[in-house]
Amino acid sequence: MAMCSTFYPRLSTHLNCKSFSLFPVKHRFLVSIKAFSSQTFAPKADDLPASIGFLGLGIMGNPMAQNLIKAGCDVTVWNRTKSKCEPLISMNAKYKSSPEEVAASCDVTFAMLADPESAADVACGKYGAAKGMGPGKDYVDVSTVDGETSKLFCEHIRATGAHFLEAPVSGSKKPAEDGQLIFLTAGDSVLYEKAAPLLDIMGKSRFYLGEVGNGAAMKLVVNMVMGSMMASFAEGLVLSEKVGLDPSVLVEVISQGAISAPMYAVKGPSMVKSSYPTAFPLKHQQKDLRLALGLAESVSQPIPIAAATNELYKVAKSHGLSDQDFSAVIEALK
Ligand SMILES: NC(=O)C1=CN([C@@H]2O[C@H](COP(=O)(O)OP(=O)(O)OC[C@H]3O[C@@H](n4cnc5c(N)ncnc54)[C@H](OP(=O)(O)O)[C@@H]3O)[C@@H](O)[C@H]2O)C=CC1
Ligand SMILES: O=CCCC(=O)O
Repeated sequence: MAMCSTFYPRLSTHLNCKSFSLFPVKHRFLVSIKAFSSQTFAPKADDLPASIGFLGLGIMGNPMAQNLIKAGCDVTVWNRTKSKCEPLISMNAKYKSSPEEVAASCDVTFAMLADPESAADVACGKYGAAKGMGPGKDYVDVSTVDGETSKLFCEHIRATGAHFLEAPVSGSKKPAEDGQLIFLTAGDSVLYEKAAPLLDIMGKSRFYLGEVGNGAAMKLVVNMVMGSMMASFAEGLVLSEKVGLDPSVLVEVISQGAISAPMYAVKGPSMVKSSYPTAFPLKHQQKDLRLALGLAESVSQPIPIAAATNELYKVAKSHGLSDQDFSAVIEALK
């Protein structure tokens, strides 16, 4: 499909229609791309829900919520560490002191949490969003979790009479800042349509993949591939240097050939300098590999490359690199 680049966020797509199904696959899906959408971007105020909640203001949640505010949305925020709400409050966001209160005061609530455990606590815990949900309300979880966890959220949220959409994102810090994320959604199709104007503020394309669990699975497969690509690239850089080559030249050679990838072009130069400014924390990449291994286990699919890659990220974590960018995995090889 050659369409969505995380690292070249403004790369245009080759698709020329708004919404269609592709080749026959087990699950038919829809894709909608901002650049070709019949709706003009910058949605009209009437298209937007009256009030939007945002839970989890880390590397991703913060710029995503900022983009909603910049687009004129009425946003209410919560984050475990309150200080991360300050930039949003200074942009006129409202603040509530629990996920429950945010959900109770908003039409639609987005959640962008670190992992299945934190996302579960925020959605279904003691002061979790589900406590504030009810008929007419919507919950959109954009965190990267496994499908089973997502199904659990769905049950909890639906039990209150509210609607649930799973919508993890491809794309990192810069695409989040630029409103160029790729949403991998599944769940309530009416909510998908209703949330579309908001997803289009934060992203450049959105896929609707059917039943809850499919968005999570797609996200985990993508990140499994990405984690292995990065580990293999790191091995190449280290080996090239060991045999007396200039790793910067390797980056250039790769950039001109069939295995070129925006990720290598963006991360390579800083990896050569042993610098890993965090866009995607290494601990989250290892979490995604762990969850992808669970997904593969559930269908007895061997994924030996991902299994070995996961071990390497675990070594990197044991060297204290959890909060560095995932490209710091190269340090585990040195
Ligand atoms: N960074 C990236 O490039 C991308 C990340 N993702 C995924 O998005 C999600 C968020 O990533 P990112 O923003 O980078 O991560 P961060 O680590 O920057 O942010 C994590 C967020 O989760 C909150 N959190 C963590 N533990 C708890 C807890 N026990 N209870 C309540 N809140 C908690 C943090 O709160 P606090 O501030 O208090 O720590 C913070 O708001 C992850 O699932 C990640 O895999 C998806 C695409 C790209
Ligand atoms: O989950 C993180 C993905 C990062 C990216 O797509 O660049």
